Amino acid sequence: MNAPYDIELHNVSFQYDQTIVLKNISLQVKQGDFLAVLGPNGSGKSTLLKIILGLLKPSSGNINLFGEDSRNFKKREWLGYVSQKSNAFNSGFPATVYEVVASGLVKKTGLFKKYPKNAAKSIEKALQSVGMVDFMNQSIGELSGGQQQRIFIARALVADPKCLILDEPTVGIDHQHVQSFYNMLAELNREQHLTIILVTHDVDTVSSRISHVACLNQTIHFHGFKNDFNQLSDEDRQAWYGHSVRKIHHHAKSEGTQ
Ligand SMILES: Nc1ncnc2c1ncn2[C@@H]1O[C@H](COP(=O)(O)OP(=O)(O)OP(=O)(O)O)[C@@H](O)[C@H]1O
Repeated sequence: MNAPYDIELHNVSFQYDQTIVLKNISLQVKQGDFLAVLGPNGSGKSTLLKIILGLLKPSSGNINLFGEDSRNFKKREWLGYVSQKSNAFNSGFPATVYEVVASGLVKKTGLFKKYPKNAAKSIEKALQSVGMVDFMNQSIGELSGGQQQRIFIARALVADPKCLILDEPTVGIDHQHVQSFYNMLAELNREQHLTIILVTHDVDTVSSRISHVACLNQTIHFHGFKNDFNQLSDEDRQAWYGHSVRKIHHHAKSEGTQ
């Protein structure tokens, strides 16, 4: 049976000690959605991702993953995660690209188990998906921030996730490579039907690739189709954030493909 949603949150709240970070969050993500989560610094975006991933437990509320209560959900490898600043390896770090991607197989096989027979093929396929197959034997630390970020996506892909969760993946990527990075994500979403949840501040750049927007600032202020987000008044957006949030412009489609 097909699960109706990949991810479903009902009235989820979360607090660190006395500080309320998330309040009554309800959110659904369908298979194949490409959701951008927007919000000012400290609005709870990373916390929300960690709750979906099961890294933090909600103070109240329910989470369903692929139609199952998250407390009973075993297939954690279905959720691929690239955390903030995962691309901060220095040049001396002693691991090759191949080894870093291979480490993603642990999620599927468990620690200290043998890699599956087709491991080399899976690693190559994952590197192909992110356009990095030629870098297989290079040291991870020699790559640029953007290239490292692609390798971390390959590391998530090698476990065959159904949903990829990315926390500000373009931090540390130089401007000219941000476009091609988002093109790669759009291709994964379109061609491999991978659901993508992306926390980002690059509203304009990412606009032509996403299907949905969620605006978060402790609570969800908007969740819906990108086009409906664009219909909202400037005042509405400003009121939620305390500062202006740009509209998503469609001209981003015609920007370079670098
Ligand atoms: N381990 C922690 N202990 C206590 N408070 C925390 C902890 N981690 C985060 N917070 C607080 O929770 C709130 C939400 O943090 P979170 O990192 O989820 O926000 P964010 O929207 O991802 O921010 P940014 O855009 O800066 O990454 C912030 O006020 C932060 O200070």
